[in-house]
Amino acid sequence: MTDPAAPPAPPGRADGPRDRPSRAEAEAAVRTLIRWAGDDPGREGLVGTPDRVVRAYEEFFAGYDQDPAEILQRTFEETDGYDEMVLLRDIRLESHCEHHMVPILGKVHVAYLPDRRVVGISKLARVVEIFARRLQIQETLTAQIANTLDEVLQPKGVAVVIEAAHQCMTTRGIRKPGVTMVTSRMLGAFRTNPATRRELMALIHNQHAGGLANI
Ligand SMILES: Nc1nc2c(ncn2[C@@H]2O[C@H](COP(=O)(O)OP(=O)(O)OP(=O)(O)O)[C@@H](O)[C@H]2O)c(=O)[nH]1
Ligand SMILES: [Zn+2]
Repeated sequence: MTDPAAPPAPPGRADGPRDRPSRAEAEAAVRTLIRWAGDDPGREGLVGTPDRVVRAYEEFFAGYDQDPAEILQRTFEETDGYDEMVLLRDIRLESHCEHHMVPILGKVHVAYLPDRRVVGISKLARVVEIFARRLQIQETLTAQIANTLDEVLQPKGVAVVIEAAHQCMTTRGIRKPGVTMVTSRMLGAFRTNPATRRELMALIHNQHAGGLANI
């Protein structure tokens, strides 16, 4: 039961901000932005736009309503001694920057060193998706994915590497197309063992395996 006197939950929590406006208020805000841009929200081509934008926002920001820790609850015991790195490479990243609310597009690489328990690989991509579907900066996104995997799976190590282009830098402002930002968070053996970290980087950048992408 929610305490009505409690302060609003901080953004980024699974239960999301509690003072969320109504759908009608969100649509009115879009109409205001259309007028701000210099157009008429009443003209035929724009009449349905506030509804479309709000539905698009429901997709872009669906991550506020989802709990990444819950996604990782189902794990499997690996009984034959697999104790090498598991790497999920080239997970498509679609997020939005918290400063300009425009797309951040790129790739996420997630690796962990299992400690007897393994997790379904789709769950790694689901955790990426939940944090990406919130307003983000890349550093926070990288850390949140790594910290969640570390806390819930308690593996011997976790690594998250993100390479992404920020449309706030490519389509506006300084306008530098082609620039990408690279961030990483290394925990456990990935942080303490340089050989493990080198192996990860070699696997991420192994071009031969990249040819499998269309299988
Ligand atoms: N560190 C970091 N910076 C980001 C990220 N996404 C966007 N930014 C930057 O956030 C900064 C916001 O700077 P401000 O000066 O407040 O905003 P602005 O006036 O629109 O700045 P310009 O983008 O330089 O035009 C910009 O430098 C962006 O490039 C991110 O994921 N991480
Ligand atoms: Zn931005």
